[in-house]
Amino acid sequence: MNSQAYKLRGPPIGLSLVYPHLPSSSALHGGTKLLITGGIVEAYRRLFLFLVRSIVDRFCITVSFDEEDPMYNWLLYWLSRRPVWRKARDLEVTTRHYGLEASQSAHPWLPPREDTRDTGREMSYLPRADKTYHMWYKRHLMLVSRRMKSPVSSFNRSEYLHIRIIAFSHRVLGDLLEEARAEYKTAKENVISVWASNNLNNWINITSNPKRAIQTIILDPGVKEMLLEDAHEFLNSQPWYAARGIPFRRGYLLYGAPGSGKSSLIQSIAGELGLDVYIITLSRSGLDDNSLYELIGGLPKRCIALMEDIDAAFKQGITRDLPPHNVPKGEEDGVAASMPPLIPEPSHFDPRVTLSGLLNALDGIGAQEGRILFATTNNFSALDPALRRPGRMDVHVEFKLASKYQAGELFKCFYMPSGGDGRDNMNDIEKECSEELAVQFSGIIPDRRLSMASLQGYLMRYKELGGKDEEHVEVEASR
Ligand SMILES: Nc1ncnc2c1ncn2[C@@H]1O[C@H](COP(=O)(O)OP(=O)(O)OP(=O)(O)O)[C@@H](O)[C@H]1O
Repeated sequence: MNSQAYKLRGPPIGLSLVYPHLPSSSALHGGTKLLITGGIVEAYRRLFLFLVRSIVDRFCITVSFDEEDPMYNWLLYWLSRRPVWRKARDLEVTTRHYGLEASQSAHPWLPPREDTRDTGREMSYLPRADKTYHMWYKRHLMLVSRRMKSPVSSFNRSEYLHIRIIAFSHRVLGDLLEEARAEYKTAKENVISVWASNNLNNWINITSNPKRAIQTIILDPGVKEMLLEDAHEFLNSQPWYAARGIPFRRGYLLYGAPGSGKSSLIQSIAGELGLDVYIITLSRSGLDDNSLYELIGGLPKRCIALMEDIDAAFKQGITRDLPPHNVPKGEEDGVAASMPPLIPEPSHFDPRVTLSGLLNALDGIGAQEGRILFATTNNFSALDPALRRPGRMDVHVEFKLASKYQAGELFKCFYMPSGGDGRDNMNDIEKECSEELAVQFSGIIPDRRLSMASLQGYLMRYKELGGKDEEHVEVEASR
C-alpha cells in the first residue's frame, strides 16, 4: 500500500531513469531536475496534442473557404438561413447581401420589414467572427467559425470560413456544398452578380442587379436575337472548339452612339445566359500588364468579362509600349531628349497597361477558357486593329441612333400596362390604340437623330399622360 502511494507521488517514469546520474551539488541538482522535468512534461504535452490531432484528422473533415471564392457566398447564405441562429445568443446582425438581391437574402427567422427604404437592405443573422458555433447537419456535428486572415487593425481585412464536420465520409461535405449551391442558385435566379477587382487584384462582388428582360431592349430587328443565339451556341460548343484546337473564348465588340443600349443589352444577355459579369477597368489605378494578366487568368470558367469604353482607357492610359518616362536614359530620340518635356514628369511611378499587355492578357496562355468578353466603345476607329481582330473580338455590332422603328417600339414599351405580361394584358381596343399612337410617335421622331436614352428621358417626363398627348411629342421632337 505504502509503496503504491510512493509510486503515485514519485517522478514520472522517464525522470526516475535520469535522476541517479545527476551531479551531486544540491543547487545544480535541483535546477537540472527542474529543467528535465519541464522538458519531459513538454514532450508529454506534445505527444498528447499529436494524438488528439491524429484522432481529429481521422474522424473530422476540415475545410476552409476563402472570402474571394464564390463558395464562401453560397455557404454564408446557406448558414444565414439555418434555424440554429434562432437560439444562438452571440451573433452578428448584418445587411450583407452575399451577392444576392436584398429581399432574397433576408433572414427567414427575422420578422419581415415592410419598409427597407432607409437602408435599402434586409437584415440577416450570421455567425460572429472568431467564435466557433456548433450545429448539426444530417446528424453530423459541425463546427463553424468565421476567421480573419489579416489583423483586425489592418485596412484590407479579409476573412475565411472554417468548417469542421465530424464524419468519416467526404459525402457529407459534398452534400453540404451541393445544398448550399442549390439554395444560392435558386435565390439568385432573378439577379446577376457584378464583380470588380480591388487594389489587391482580387475579384470582389460589388453588387447584384435585377435581371433585365431582353424584350425591354429595343434594337433593329434581329440584332439582339443574333447576339443571344451566338452566345448560347458558343457556350454549348466546347467540344467543337476542343476538337479543332481553337481557344474556347468569344469576344463581342459593341460600338456606336452613346445611349444606344450597349450596356443594357450586355446586362440583359448576362441574365438570359445566367452568367455573372466581371468588370475589367483598364484605367484602374495600380493595374499594369502583369496584374491584368493575373486578373483575366483568375476569371471563372463561365462568365462575362466586360470592358466598357475601351477607347477611353486607350486614350487615357493604354499605350502600345511602355510610357516614355520608362525608357532608359540615353536611349530616347536625341532631339526630343534635348527639348523640355511638354507634360510634367509624374511624381510617382504609375503602372499602366500597354496594348501588347492587353492583347496578351486577352488570348495568352493564362487567359481563361469559356469566358465571353464584351467590349464597348463609342469610337470604333480609335481601337487598334489588333484589338478588333477576330479571335479577340469575333462579332462586331454597331449601335446607331434610334430608328423610327425603335422609337415606336419604345413608345409601346412605355405605355403598356405595367406589371404582368405587359401587352398581353391589354384588350384589343387598347392594343389598337397603343399601336396607333406608337405609329404617330415614330412618324414625328426623325430617323437616326436622337439616342434611345434621350427618347427614354423624354417619355419619362410624360409617362403620366399615358401617351395621349401627341402635341407634346411633336413640339419636343421638332426641337
Ligand atoms: N436600345 C435600347 N432599348 C431600350 N432602352 C435603351 C436602349 N438604348 C438605351 N436605352 C436606355 O438608355 C439608357 C442608357 O443606355 P445604355 O447605358 O445601355 O447605353 P450605352 O450605349 O451603353 O451608352 P454609353 O455608350 O454612353 O455607355 C438606359 O437606361 C437604357 O434603358
